[in-house]
Amino acid sequence: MALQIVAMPNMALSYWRLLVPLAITTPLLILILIPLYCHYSDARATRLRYVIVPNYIYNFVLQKLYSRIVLRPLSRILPKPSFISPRLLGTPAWPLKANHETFRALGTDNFLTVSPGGNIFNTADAGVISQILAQGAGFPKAIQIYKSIAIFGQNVVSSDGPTSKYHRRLTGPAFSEKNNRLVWQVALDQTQTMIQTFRGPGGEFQTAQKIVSSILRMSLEVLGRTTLGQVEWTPEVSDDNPSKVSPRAESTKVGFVENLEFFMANIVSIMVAKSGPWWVQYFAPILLSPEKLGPYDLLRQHMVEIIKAKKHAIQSGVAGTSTTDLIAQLIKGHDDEIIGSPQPSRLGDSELMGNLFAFIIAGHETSANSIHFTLVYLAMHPDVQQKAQGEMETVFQGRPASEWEYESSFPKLYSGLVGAVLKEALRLNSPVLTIPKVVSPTAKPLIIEGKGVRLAPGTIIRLCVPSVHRNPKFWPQGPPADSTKPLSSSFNDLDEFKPERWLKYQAGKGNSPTRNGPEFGTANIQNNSSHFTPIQGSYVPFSDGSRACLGQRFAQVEIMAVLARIFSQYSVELAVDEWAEDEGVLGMTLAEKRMVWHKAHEKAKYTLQNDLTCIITVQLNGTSIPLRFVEKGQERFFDL
Ligand code: HEM
Repeated sequence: MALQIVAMPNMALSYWRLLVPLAITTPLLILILIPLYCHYSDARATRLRYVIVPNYIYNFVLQKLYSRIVLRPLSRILPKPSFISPRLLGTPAWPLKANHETFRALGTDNFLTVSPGGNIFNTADAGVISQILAQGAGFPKAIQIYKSIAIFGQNVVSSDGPTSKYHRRLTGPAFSEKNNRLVWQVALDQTQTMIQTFRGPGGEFQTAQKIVSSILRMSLEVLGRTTLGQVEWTPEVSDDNPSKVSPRAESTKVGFVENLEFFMANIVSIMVAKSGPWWVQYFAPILLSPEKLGPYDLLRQHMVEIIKAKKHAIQSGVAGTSTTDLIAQLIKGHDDEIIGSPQPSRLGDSELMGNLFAFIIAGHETSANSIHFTLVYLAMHPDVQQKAQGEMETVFQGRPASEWEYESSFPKLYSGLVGAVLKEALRLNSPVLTIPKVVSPTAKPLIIEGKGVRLAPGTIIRLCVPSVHRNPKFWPQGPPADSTKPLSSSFNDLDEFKPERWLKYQAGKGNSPTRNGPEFGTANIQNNSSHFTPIQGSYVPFSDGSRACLGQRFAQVEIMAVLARIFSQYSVELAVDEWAEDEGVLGMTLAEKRMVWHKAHEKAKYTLQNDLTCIITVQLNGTSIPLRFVEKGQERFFDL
């Protein structure tokens, strides 16, 4: 009896000894090791190279926790990870940090990352990319990754199959040549307005510290006054024309642009809170401050008012339902009363709102960031800037901007050095980091490095844009500017901004032309054949195939107009305020100016290499490269 009394606690103890490890290892096995083993087996079956990484980058919530709890403390104590380390490859933005280096180090342009959450096929191979983009049904858009774009409702960007086809059919006609002409004119005007904001009280130019937010505002105005059908975000100017829609809601007090800025500043929290799993959505309002989530409700309120105002304008006959007016088209797709007959598939309320949001985001951040990087590159390369200015003088012959015709000016600019500048800036800093696709059960095997490879259905594919854009197999290249300090370890100039590479290597020398993206409205614009034509799949800033960017021509026209307006009258320089005062620069010798400019140039180069991030689009990570606009002829650093 006494023995029993002593043995019972011991037995309980040994149960615990068994239970505790079981309780730990069972979920570990079920959630981590078994799926990891299955994914590892799938990866081995492909005979492709693979790297096992600790986490699945497309599990947004776990990814955030992993980067906060594991990566951030680790990166403080461990040395910089190598280009093939699981620590780097477990982060979503690794192609931004590694460019083509990871592929080079692995000795292949195609590899898998294997994790408990799933496998990802990464490619920087033009041949594979073009196979994937050509097989729209076999490799559809990975819409599960776009949940965060659908926080106001399904839309053309976040949907697939018949839904996305319907959304594209409805919204595509808004991107017509008629609209491009308007984009050209509006962008010329808005650029001039933006430039004036960089002047000080005495009219002299000051350093543009927050240039990105000025460009974002300008780009939003261009989008609002063109494709969105005369939405003017700045309300004062719209009173003269009642057909214009100005979203200054009495109820919201904050202007649309300011609200969109708050929204974008808190976008990560908003997206986690609105598109995360149910338990995250449940706890988010408790854990996150109202300042973080408030902009979501305000933006919704604004969009409701924009739609209401447009409906009112249409019903009262002040505005038409022109095919070039995207909001009118969305309303038409939603509302029987306006079109008169029921549509076979109508947009729901949330889809109307979802599309408006998607177009606002897709249509201004991308262009604005491209304009910003293009200006930075031109400021860093005054020689290219001067040549581009010379070309503009030839095109415009001293005529005022009001006489620059879209039909004649745009093709000339786009086919010359100015077009090459944009193409090169998009090659280096494409706003879209990777294009995600998914393997469908009907996908045909891919021919990879000469062999047929069948990827497991459900595998996510990442077309790594910065990597293929720098893949030496597909691009004409020269030696790096400074072979002792090349930007990458590959000893070529593909990390450098050299627009002349588009002009030097003529089309047709062993290169097949790329297919063109948009389905609508680009027929009468000639793609100039004097530019180098990259082989299919090697240059994809706008993607390609059935899900290519709808706003490709819109963006090209807008950016050409912005560059033309700026550089026909002004120059852009790297600001040197950190090292010298304006008065000081005036009294400097050539050698002193060279020294100070070199410092600004080195800092800008460092920032472009190290301080980029991707939050929806590629942008600077909480830092800036200060620029200074100057009247043409007043440049301070062009004679170095
Ligand atoms: C330089 C500027 C731009 C770049 C580099 C760019 C790039 C891209 C890329 C790569 C995609 C495909 C994304 C994916 O499949 O994951 C895309 C899609 C899209 N873009 Fe753009 N874009 C730009 C400007 C614009 C503009 C100005 C608009 C509209 C005004 C626009 C509207 C769209 C839409 C609606 C889609 C979704 C198409 C679909 O899924 O069927 N984009 N863009």
